[in-house]
Amino acid sequence: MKRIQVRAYGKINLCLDVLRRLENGYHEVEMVMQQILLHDDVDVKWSEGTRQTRSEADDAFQIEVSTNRPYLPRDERNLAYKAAKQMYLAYGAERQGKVRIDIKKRIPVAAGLAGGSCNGAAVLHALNLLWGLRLKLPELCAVGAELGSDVPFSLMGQAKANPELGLADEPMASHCAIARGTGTDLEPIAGLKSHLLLTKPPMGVSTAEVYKGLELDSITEHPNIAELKEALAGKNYRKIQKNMVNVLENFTLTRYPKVMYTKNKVKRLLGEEAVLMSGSGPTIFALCKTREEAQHACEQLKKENRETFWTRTTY
Ligand SMILES: C[C@](O)(CO)[C@H](O)COP(=O)(O)OP(=O)(O)OC[C@H]1O[C@@H](n2ccc(N)nc2=O)[C@H](O)[C@@H]1O
Ligand SMILES: Nc1ncnc2c1ncn2[C@@H]1O[C@H](COP(=O)(O)OP(=O)(O)OP(=O)(O)O)[C@@H](O)[C@H]1O
Repeated sequence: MKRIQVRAYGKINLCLDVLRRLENGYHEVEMVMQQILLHDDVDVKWSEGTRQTRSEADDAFQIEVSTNRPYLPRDERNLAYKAAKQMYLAYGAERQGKVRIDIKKRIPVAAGLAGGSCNGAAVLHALNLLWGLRLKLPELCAVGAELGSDVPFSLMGQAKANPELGLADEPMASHCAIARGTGTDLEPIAGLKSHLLLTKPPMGVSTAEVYKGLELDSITEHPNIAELKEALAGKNYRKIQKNMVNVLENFTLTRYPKVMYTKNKVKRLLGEEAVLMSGSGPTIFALCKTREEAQHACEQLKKENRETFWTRTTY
């Protein structure tokens, strides 16, 4: 039996713009994704099986998933399961044996923090290593893009932050990226060094519902991605904050008043500028100047939202 543990980090979107609706129902986006230290632990074991007869071949490759969240599916609906299946189909033909995946979750579920995507990405990295495939990031990202729009970014961030994967020096490995297309065309850029407060109101939000419900014509404020990229490289916090715009707020904050309430509450605690919803929500994050500031706000907000965390970006 071979085994590896991958730290599956979450992400925040420092900005998110939707450019247009595509014919397949997806949306062309332009956004900056930043990896955060809050992570799940994904433990992957591979037990090689013995050669079976042709009639037994259907059962010759098995996947088992467990998590510490009893309400999460453990079958093919789990992104970690899907990732193992996808890797088997792409690169595992003829392999016989069992993939056992144990996930210790800390990242809130359906929160806009790529909690599922990063579990899927971790399994792709793990099997790449356990099967000795030696795939580079672009090849892994091609498999990841089939699983979900946030998976390729999770792969590049994990490559940087899990040096034992042996991919940290690849050009695509990065804690931060501009994502274009449907979110899978990635350009590594200089990231943000900041303490963070994260707070998730007690509901899950469906990404599909948010994109579908967004009225593109009524959006008035857009981020300037080029300016944000420059500001990140120059550590110009004023310009970073100015471009912290997420157009998906137009839907989620109106549809879910509790998310609007939470955003306003965080602003009152930590100031107007550096507060934003991540992804399709409902998690609200704020940049904090110090760890103490993030910790203090966390204590206050935990009374209202149980899933409140202080953390920082990875860098
Ligand atoms: C909101 C973000 O998390 C920001 O990083 C991503 O854009 C969404 O990433 P994700 O949850 O991995 O998304 P997927 O699992 O690929 O898609 C979920 C659903 O979101 C919608 N979707 C997603 C990405 C995209 N560019 N346009 C879309 O319209 C589609 O309806 C899709 O069925
Ligand atoms: N391993 C997993 N961890 C968390 N959720 C999972 C997992 N596998 C499947 N899911 C399902 O995926 C759905 C979305 O959860 P997830 O945590 O990925 O959302 P999210 O943080 O909004 O992700 P994103 O930011 O990529 O849109 C949930 O309904 C959950 O049941």
